[in-house]
Amino acid sequence: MIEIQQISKTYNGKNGQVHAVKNVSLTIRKGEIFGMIGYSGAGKSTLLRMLNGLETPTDGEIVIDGVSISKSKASHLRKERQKIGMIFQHFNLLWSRTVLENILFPLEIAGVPKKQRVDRAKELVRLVGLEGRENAYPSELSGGQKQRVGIARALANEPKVLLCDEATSALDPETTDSILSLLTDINRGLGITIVLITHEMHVIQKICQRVAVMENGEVVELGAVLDVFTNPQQDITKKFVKQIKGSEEFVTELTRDASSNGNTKKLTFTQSHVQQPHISEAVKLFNIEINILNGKIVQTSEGSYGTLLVQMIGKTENIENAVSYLQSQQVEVEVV
Ligand SMILES: Nc1ncnc2c1ncn2[C@@H]1O[C@H](COP(=O)(O)OP(=O)(O)OP(=O)(O)O)[C@@H](O)[C@H]1O
Repeated sequence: MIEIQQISKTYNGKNGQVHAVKNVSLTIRKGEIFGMIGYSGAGKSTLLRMLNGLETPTDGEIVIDGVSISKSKASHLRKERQKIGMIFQHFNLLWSRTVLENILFPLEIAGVPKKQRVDRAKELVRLVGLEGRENAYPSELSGGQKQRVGIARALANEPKVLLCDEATSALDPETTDSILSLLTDINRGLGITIVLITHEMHVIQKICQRVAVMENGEVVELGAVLDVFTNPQQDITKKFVKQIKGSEEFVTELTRDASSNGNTKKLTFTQSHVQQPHISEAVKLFNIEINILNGKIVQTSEGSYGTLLVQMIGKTENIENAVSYLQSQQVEVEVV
């Protein structure tokens, strides 16, 4: 669906050249929700802006649905851009226009006849859950409602791709969740491919199927969200995963206390295994006791995974058998 082929972008800044994006190659699949995460300055916005032709790459090519965005002529690009909607952290609404008028705007630009565009705008108001607020001005709306207008406006011309630039970064956690749910509904219901950039791992965790981690203009890690969460490779990825899993220091402290009694183990569960009662089975089968010292189960759009720090008490042989049993059930067991 989206082919990013050896894309680079270099700016001529005041203090010399800035290599904002360096030789990035990625394929984003049709219908997926793809996340790009990185700290400020990693090059996420530049990459996203190249996807809809707002920036031209210094090198490389971007092909969306078989059409080269990076090499299209201006007139052609304008048409292609209608297939790509975009939403922003600060909404970018027209403040002198009402909700309905904001949504009508891209339809006016696309030359859609009046009756048709009003019908379409009303349908979009319903889709994003803003019925009754059609005549409100942006200044009268909450942050979440403003982003709903942004989403409706971005969907007006029935795009195939929706780009989200830190779309929930200005919102509180509850509103963030409701906007992320709306994006998931749109992805599933309308089959729109979503590409989002963020510096918040819970956004990736909540709705993305795959993630690219960016650092210094490069993609340093790429994979299915569940794989990246359970087995992060790069230091930066480990830091992002920690945002979700909580403080390792706390676990370390608990481990130190517990390990004086021996037999402290870290159990890592992935996907469906989390739901199954492996621990109580191990207790029953091998006549041991298991104390849970610490743990966290995380839900992702692809399934759940989690880690439990446990202390196993019982005869050494029984503990060894219980460990083998857990391993045979695809639970990773690490001695700490
Ligand atoms: N128009 C520009 N001119 C010069 N340098 C730029 C320009 N736009 C971005 N940069 C630089 O390119 C690098 C990447 O910026 P970019 O905005 O893409 O990062 P980001 O990961 O999106 O971070 P943020 O979330 O802070 O925007 C930064 O060093 C930035 O200063």
